[in-house]
Amino acid sequence: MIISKDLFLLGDQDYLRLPNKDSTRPSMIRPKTNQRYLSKPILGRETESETEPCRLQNMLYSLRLDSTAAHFPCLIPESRQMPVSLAFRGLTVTVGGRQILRDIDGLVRPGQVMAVMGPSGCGKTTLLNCLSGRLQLDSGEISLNREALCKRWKRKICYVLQQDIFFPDLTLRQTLEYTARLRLPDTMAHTQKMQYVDHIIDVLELRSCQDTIIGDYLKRGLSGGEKKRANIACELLTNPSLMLLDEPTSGLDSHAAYNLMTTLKRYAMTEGKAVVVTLHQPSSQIFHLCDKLLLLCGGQTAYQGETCRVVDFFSNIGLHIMPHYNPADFILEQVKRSEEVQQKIIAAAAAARVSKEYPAELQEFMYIPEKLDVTYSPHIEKVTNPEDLSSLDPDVRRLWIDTNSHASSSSSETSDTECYFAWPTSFWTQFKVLSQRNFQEARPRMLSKLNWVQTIGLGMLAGLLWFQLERREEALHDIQGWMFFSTTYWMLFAHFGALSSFPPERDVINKERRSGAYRLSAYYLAKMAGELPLTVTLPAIYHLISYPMLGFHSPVVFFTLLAFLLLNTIVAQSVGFFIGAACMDMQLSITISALYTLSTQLFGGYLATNIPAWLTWMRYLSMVHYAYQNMQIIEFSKGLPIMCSHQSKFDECSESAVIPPTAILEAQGPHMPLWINTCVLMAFFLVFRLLGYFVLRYFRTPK
Ligand SMILES: Nc1ncnc2c1ncn2[C@@H]1O[C@H](COP(=O)(O)OP(=O)(O)OP(=O)(O)O)[C@@H](O)[C@H]1O
Repeated sequence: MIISKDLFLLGDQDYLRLPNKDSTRPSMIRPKTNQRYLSKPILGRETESETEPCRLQNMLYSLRLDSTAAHFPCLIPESRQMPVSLAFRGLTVTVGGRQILRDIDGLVRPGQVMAVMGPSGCGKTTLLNCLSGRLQLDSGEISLNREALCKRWKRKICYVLQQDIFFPDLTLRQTLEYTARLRLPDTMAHTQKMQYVDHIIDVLELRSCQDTIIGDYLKRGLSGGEKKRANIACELLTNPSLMLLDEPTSGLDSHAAYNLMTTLKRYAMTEGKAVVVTLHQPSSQIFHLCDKLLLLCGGQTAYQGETCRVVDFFSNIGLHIMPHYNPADFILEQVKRSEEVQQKIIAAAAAARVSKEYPAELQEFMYIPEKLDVTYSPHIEKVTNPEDLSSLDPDVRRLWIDTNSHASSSSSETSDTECYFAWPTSFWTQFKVLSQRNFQEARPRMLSKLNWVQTIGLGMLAGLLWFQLERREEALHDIQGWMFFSTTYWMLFAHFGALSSFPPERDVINKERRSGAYRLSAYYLAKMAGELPLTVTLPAIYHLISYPMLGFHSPVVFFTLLAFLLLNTIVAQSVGFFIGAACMDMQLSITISALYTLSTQLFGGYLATNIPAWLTWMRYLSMVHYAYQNMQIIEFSKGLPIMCSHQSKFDECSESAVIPPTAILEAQGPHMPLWINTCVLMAFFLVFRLLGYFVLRYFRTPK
């Protein structure tokens, strides 16, 4: 019955070509180096006996996949990962005081795809979170090639989340190139990395949209299906050994979903990857692409084993499928039936665990002490000198690098209790790539057309309002007004810009940090460096327009005023970044920012000069206060003097025709010399930047 159903489902002449007579598996147009992934399991025994229907089904699907194998060449050898067997046993997890998973087992070998299915809320995503190491287990064991899941292994796992998290302004190609440069090892040349990007673009059939921006709800970019494939492409770039995908087909039409799953299946087979996907309601074609099935029911196992045997499993407990019915729909309907039926299925699944056919790896769960399967690569221990590597088989060379990178990182502070890992790239590479990416990503946002119009318009307006002010006491308040307005405007602009841009960026950073792509310190420094030219461009343009209109005195005054305007802007950005990083709630961060920036203005020295004595300390918290004071010191001491009026309010005017700069400052209350103000501004910058870093490092660690 299963055979005829499969033939019915396939319905394509290609499938009906007969397989190679003397092969138990079909003859595949597979790269030679990968042949062993399928022909010889790396670890463990093939304990599950293949039934005749399963074997025929596998052959038919393999043939279907082989018809497109020509599009799927071998990966660049230097980046190849070792094949991995994933086994988990007795996983029990409690979240928020509720037991979500109870005693879950599973086994996926290299080249296999496991589907995790079950009704909504049964714990599929929770299971993937456990397998990726993001969720603490109450009990149970997870092993990869019989080693316990540790930080080093987590590096070889990719987890494709349901949400597609990207920088919306980068094109797909830019996104992939940056990912490759960040996550592929420094040992690979740049051209190889780009070759690899091309390869992945072809694998996921994304060439036609490679120059389209990712987009978001405001800007049209990639379609939903393309975004989904882009998400997978980014993860494939790291060439993981194990792929976990949470509902990769949701939101796709049936054709796109099938294409995607075919691609994954082909990838798993040709590259020897283990793939685990959660699926909601797959078509029968997609269902049969999966080698393994884990069916969950209320957090418990309803079936675990080969996909092609699930119908027999249900038949054996008296639940029979109708002819030509989609088995995926059938099994989902069964696990949603009455409590009694559910218990019957769970009991049958529990009974299967003690049967002879149950995989030995799951019956006796033992970790092996070695870090690598040395039988896989017998030459591995013979190599002691990195220069000898060139003479080796690419697979052996990669494994040597792999072993040694683990060994060399053994003194790393990032060590786990049992295993160690090294960053894929050096600090310098991370800094360089992240600075470029930050610049490219932030440029459309920070230097948008609207921001240019706003800056030029405001510069002109301020220039016209305070046009060619006379250097007389009557115009003193206006000159100060221009300075105060300029410092506060750019403070608000930079502060709220940083505040609003960080939360969406945080999602991308968290995703990348979770996968161990780079050091937080490299990201943090790169963010400062990459955004610096963008942060200072608009205030500089504003100053260039408005200050000469006000009255240009000397280049020294012009550039010194600009320097303090920019310093104040960068400080404000640091404060905005710190608040954005510290507050998860946008409303809260806006409220705190509004309170801080408005009080900064009130105590800046222009709006209120007679501050009550018990509140005077507040002015020392105002960054504007220091920048505004410095601008006055420069403008009034280095620029043309300010002439006294006939009825001057300054006592000094009884003896002099010009107002001394110190008298102007003293009229506004206590003041400090230029160098102290500058040091305080620098201290503001450093303190808030460091605080931002510590918040991200210790309080906003991605789970
Ligand atoms: N942090 C949490 N606190 C409390 N309950 C949680 C938490 N996370 C998940 N759950 C609960 O755990 C159960 C399983 O959630 P999970 O997201 O794993 O289900 P799922 O099978 O992936 O669902 P869907 O198919 O709808 O995505 C749900 O009932 C959910 O409400």
